[in-house]
Amino acid sequence: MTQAAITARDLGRRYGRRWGLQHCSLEVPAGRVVGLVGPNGAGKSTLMNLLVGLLRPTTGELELLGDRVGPDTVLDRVSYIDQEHSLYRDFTVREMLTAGRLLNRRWDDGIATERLTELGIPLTTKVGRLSGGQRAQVALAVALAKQPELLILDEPVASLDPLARREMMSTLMAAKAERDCTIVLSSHVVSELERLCDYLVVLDHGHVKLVGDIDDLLEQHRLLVGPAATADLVSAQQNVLHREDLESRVSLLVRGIRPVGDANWRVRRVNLEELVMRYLFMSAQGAQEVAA
Ligand SMILES: Nc1ncnc2c1ncn2[C@@H]1O[C@H](COP(=O)(O)OP(=O)(O)OP(=O)(O)O)[C@@H](O)[C@H]1O
Repeated sequence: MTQAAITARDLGRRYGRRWGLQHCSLEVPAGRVVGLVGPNGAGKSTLMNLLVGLLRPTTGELELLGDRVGPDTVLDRVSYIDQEHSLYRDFTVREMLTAGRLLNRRWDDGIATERLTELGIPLTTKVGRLSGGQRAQVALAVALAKQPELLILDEPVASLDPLARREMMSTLMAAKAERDCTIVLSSHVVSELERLCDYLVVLDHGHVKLVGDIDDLLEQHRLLVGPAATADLVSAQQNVLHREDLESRVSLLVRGIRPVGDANWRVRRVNLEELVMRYLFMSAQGAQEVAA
C-alpha cells in the first residue's frame, strides 16, 4: 500500500451560515491508524460524515483510496461505525450478520463469527439485549467482515465503561495486526488514542490545527522551561508556538529546537497529550484575539 488513503483539498462543509469544517487539506498515507482529536464542535463528525459520503462537501475535493468520493464510488471498501454503533436492536446478532452478507460484496462471515465466538457473544441474542460493550464489539465485527481497506470509527468507546473501552481498543489493535487497512478513529481523549494511533489530526473550530506522523510530531517539538526573567531572550532565538507563564517560570513550546545557551533552561520532550493541549490552547487564544 503506497497510495494515500485520504486526500482532502480545501474541503469544507457549511450548515446554513455556519461552517462545520473549513479549508481542510490533508493527506493520510494508507496503512496508518489515525487519531482524529478535537473538543466538542471541532468538526470531527463532519469530517467523518464527508469521508463516508453521508454529507456532501460545500467546497473542495476528497479522494479515498485513490478514488474521488461520490455516490457508490468506493464505499464497499470503507466501513464506518458511528457513535450509535449502527445496529438494528430488534435483530439477533446472527440476523445482523445475514444483513451484512446480503448488503456487502466483500463480506466474509468467518471474520465476524470467529471474533464474536472468541468474545463469547451469542449469535442468537437480540442486539438490544446486549451490553453496550458487546454491542460495540458486534458493530466492529460487522465492520471488519466487510474487509474494509479503510475503517472509520466515530468515538467508538465514548459510551463504554473503562473495561469495555480497553477490550474494544484491544480488539481494534488485534484487527489492525491481522489486516493492512487504514483506520481513522475520533476521540476527545488523547490518552485513549496514544497506544493505538501512529498518525494524528487535530481539529478545532472546524479547522485542521495539526497533522502528521505522531513520532515525527513528537520529535519536532520540545518544551523549554526556565526563568521568566530570561524568557524573552530565549524566545527570540527559537520558533516559539506557545508560551505558558507559571509564576516565576515560563514554559515554551517550540518547533525545531535550536541550541539554548543558558544553563538555567531545561529542554524536554513533549508527550502527545501535552502537544495536543498546547495546540488547542493556541487555537483558543487565536480565536479570542480574533474576537477581541
Ligand atoms: N446538522 C447540523 N446542523 C447545523 N450545525 C451543525 C450540524 N452538524 C454539526 N453542526 C455544527 O458544526 C460544527 C462541527 O460539529 P461536529 O459535530 O462535526 O463536531 P464534533 O467535533 O464531532 O463534535 P462532538 O465531539 O461534540 O461530537 C459545530 O459547530 C456544530 O454545531
